[in-house]
Amino acid sequence: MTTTNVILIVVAALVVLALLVGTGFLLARRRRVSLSRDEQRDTSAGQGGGYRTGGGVSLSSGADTAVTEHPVEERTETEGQPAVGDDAAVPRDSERRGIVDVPLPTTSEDEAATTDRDDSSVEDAGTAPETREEPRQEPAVPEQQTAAEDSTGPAPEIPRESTEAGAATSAPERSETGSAPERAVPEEEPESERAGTEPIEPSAGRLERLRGRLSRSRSMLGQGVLGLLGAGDLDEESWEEIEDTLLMADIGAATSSEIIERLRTEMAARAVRGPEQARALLREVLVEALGPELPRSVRALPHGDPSDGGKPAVVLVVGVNGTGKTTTTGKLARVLVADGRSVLLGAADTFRAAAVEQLGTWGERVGAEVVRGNEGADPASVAFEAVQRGADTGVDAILVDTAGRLHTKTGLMDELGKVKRVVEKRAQVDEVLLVLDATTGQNGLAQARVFADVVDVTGIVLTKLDGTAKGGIVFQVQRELGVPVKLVGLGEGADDLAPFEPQAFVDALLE
Ligand SMILES: Nc1nc2c(ncn2[C@@H]2O[C@H](COP(=O)(O)OP(=O)(O)OP(=O)(O)O)[C@@H](O)[C@H]2O)c(=O)[nH]1
Repeated sequence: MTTTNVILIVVAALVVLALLVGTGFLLARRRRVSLSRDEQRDTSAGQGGGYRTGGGVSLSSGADTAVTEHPVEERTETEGQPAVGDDAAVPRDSERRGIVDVPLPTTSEDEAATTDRDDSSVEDAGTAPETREEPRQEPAVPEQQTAAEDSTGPAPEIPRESTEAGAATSAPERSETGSAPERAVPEEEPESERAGTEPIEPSAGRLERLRGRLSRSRSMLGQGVLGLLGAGDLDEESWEEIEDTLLMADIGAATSSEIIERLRTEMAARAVRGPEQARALLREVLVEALGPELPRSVRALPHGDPSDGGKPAVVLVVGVNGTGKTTTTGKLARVLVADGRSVLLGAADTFRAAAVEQLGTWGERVGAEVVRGNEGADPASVAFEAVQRGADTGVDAILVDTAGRLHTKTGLMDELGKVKRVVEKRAQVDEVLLVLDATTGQNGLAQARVFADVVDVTGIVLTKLDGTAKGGIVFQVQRELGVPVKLVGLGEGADDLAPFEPQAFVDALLE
């Protein structure tokens, strides 16, 4: 072999080697897991109607998002569940704390009003207003107004004077029953200034910031399962223990079995060894069980520009009394106002004077007008009036706090169904948020089923997750109803409402 041939062979070998190294380098770069926060967010954007992990409460317009389908056939545990006519929930009429740990801007007028209301005890409330005993009628006026509107265009604007008079109403029929809604308009300051007086925490990253509030669920669910899983060499008894732990955290039998099956299969297939690998697998399986692809944006944005003929978004907040409906309505109003939106609140929970008063305070705090009914007023009438008023004044969103003080499912059907029906005569209902108290466990789930039968629930707000070790209810409630948990309540503070993010939630459980 000549020297030239040797040189040519060496050069060719070097060229091949250089090509191999170059290709290897490119492949390695492509496969590397990106830890950049922005890139991760981009991946999740586009899923779930614009919902972005860590991106705050995602808001969307009802027009943009398809209505959630409720895969009722996927319900797994239907035996022994409430049916029509059964009790919806144990009435919780006992006295509870209101908003106690939040500094509220009070005026002497407020104090006088509160004292007046406090003076009328629960017993008084039950007997005093005559109108409470009267059978409630479908409000005739809304129907007439709607019919008139259909033929002659928009309804005449409600005179401002009647608003300022407080108790006045444009509906004579309702005046007769004494149950006419009144509107509380914060007049002294412009809205923007009022809203500006109290800073609102950005909703972005709230779940991460409030993750400490999930400590009880973390000890039970996260640490409990991780401790067993990370130990390795799991026998049947260990798997049973894991399943028991999942059940105790209220994950539900069907979801628990599925999670165990996935874990067993994947642990064997991937030859998982050691606590870190076990944690990564558990995270993956739990996140998957939470349906990260479900649409979680709250449909509270208007249809077009309300100041230019667009329509406000209408959100109904439903749930059994005491679950945190009013608080959630107020917290959500803050989220919207922080997003630069104008809000009107409808206090259709007319069964408890304090609830109306409570929503009035939330309204004042964010500079939102509140349409309210006297105690015992027809909730449907108040809700209609709120929607009417919101449309007339061109707000971006109308949030209606409904009544849940109904003891039987039949009553609930009548009352809540009527509220929705009446509202729909005036506007499209974009979002029906069902508020559930996470501490009530299975009872909460039974309530959820009842409500889902009455109205098309489009999202769940799980409150008081800060006070329970049973955070697993999130899994169960989504699975049973086929409706996504959109928001979670993590405390009594005004901004303790966080967007529900499966990844951040599971991370908080496993940290
Ligand atoms: N710890 C905790 N408490 C909450 C949360 N959400 C609401 N609460 C409290 O639960 C109690 C009841 O809340 P409300 O908003 O009055 O409940 P509601 O469903 O409107 O009740 P009614 O007006 O009787 O129908 C209040 O003391 C709230 O401060 C939460 O996420 N965590």
